[in-house]
Amino acid sequence: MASHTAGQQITITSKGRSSTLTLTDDSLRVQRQGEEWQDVQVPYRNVVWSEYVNGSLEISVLAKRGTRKKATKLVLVHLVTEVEEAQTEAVANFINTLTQHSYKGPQTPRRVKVLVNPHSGPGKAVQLFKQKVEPLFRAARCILDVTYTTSRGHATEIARDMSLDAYDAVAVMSGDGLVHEVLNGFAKHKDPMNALRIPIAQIPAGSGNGFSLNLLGLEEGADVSAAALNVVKGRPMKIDLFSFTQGDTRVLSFMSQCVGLMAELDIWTEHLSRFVVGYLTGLIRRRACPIKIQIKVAHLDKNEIYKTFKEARSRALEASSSDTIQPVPATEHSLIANGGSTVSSLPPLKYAGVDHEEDGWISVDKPTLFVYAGKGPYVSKDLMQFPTSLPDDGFIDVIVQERITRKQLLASMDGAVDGEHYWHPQVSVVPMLTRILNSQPSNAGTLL
Ligand SMILES: Nc1ncnc2c1ncn2[C@@H]1O[C@H](COP(=O)(O)OP(=O)(O)OP(=O)(O)O)[C@@H](O)[C@H]1O
Repeated sequence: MASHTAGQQITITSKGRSSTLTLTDDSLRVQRQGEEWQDVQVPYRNVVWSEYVNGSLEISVLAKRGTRKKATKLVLVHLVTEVEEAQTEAVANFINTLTQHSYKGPQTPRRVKVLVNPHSGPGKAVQLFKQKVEPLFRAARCILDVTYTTSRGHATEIARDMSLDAYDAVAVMSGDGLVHEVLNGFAKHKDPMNALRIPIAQIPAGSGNGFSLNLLGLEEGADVSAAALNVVKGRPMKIDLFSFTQGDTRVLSFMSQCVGLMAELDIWTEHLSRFVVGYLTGLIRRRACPIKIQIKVAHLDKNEIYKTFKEARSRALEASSSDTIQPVPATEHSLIANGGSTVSSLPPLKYAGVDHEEDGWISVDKPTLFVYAGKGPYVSKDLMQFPTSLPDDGFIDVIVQERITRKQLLASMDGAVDGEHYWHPQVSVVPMLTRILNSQPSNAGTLL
């Protein structure tokens, strides 16, 4: 039975129970009688789907239960109610307006290739996928193609052979290792540059999940439901990749590369606090790594770098709230003619194999504890190693850590959890171009 429709509010009564739906400036509120979720209010971004068909109104939202810290995980809630004939038009109009707010345009279900690594991190990926992620994808009417990876390299093969027209996104339910595999699979694709244009989103199931933290922040980046919502509604963004060779093998990397102490730290502390234990052990050993490196610094002034970062961040926030989704522009230089059709190839390594100083390149020949290069602020939740890193400025933020005293080393990482170490006088986390000319055989690189 219709009771009233007042602008952005509608009340529907069905089987003696009423539901009132309200559109506020930035959220949808649903108040219902006799239901478990009696009063739900979510930002429009968290409206997964809304639809009115065959006399039934269906809205799926991601809502938070309670306000206590432990109770703030997002939960998928379905709001379903029958609508009587007399209200048909009012409900259809309401849903139309809601869709405009929540999707900023038509609701278009995405075609998603999903890769789930059953063995990533604590081993809960399959369970979480079935309980939280798949229901959300289904609610958003996504067209799914799910593969549970069976071995190391499986995701690389799938990405290498992927049909590029078949998917709008690849969702990687795993840690950073599987994202790395997908990227390197795309690099081996017969049309690599176009393969690399397919958006990749991580759903955090690994131990570090740095990529997800960098995309969505500390809270949402650790929440599988928020990350799944990003697959459903996120906007594609460009991220720089870097590339190097190991022997004859060319590798793409998307987050961080390290030689020396930090590389060992990752091995030692795989299942502990990734950072603290390993760093302290390395600090006691203070072993210099044999490395020959040349760098070309882009910016040195920390205040300037920070200002550039803040400006880029506010531009990105503004763009993300705008109504249009900008397509990722074609990378023209990578396109080559091939028998009448156009395919792409990876661009050649730009700074490979040069071993002399020229055009601003300088050699670092002091004993070096580690070289740590990265894209994106977080390496893991307890280490914001590159706090002013920008996703697509064409540079890698690099720390070349000389062999200073243990006391200085300890001080230089003070505040690294939230990036405060950036301001320490001993620390220079600066954007630069880097070429590692050689290092120990175990982690030899030719170029970043
Ligand atoms: N079925 C499988 N059995 C064994 N290894 C697998 C399987 N599927 C994928 N892998 C491998 O597991 C590796 C590690 O996985 P992943 O990075 O996802 O988790 P993690 O190491 O726990 O997370 P993080 O990298 O965030 O710390 C991947 O590089 C991949 O090659």
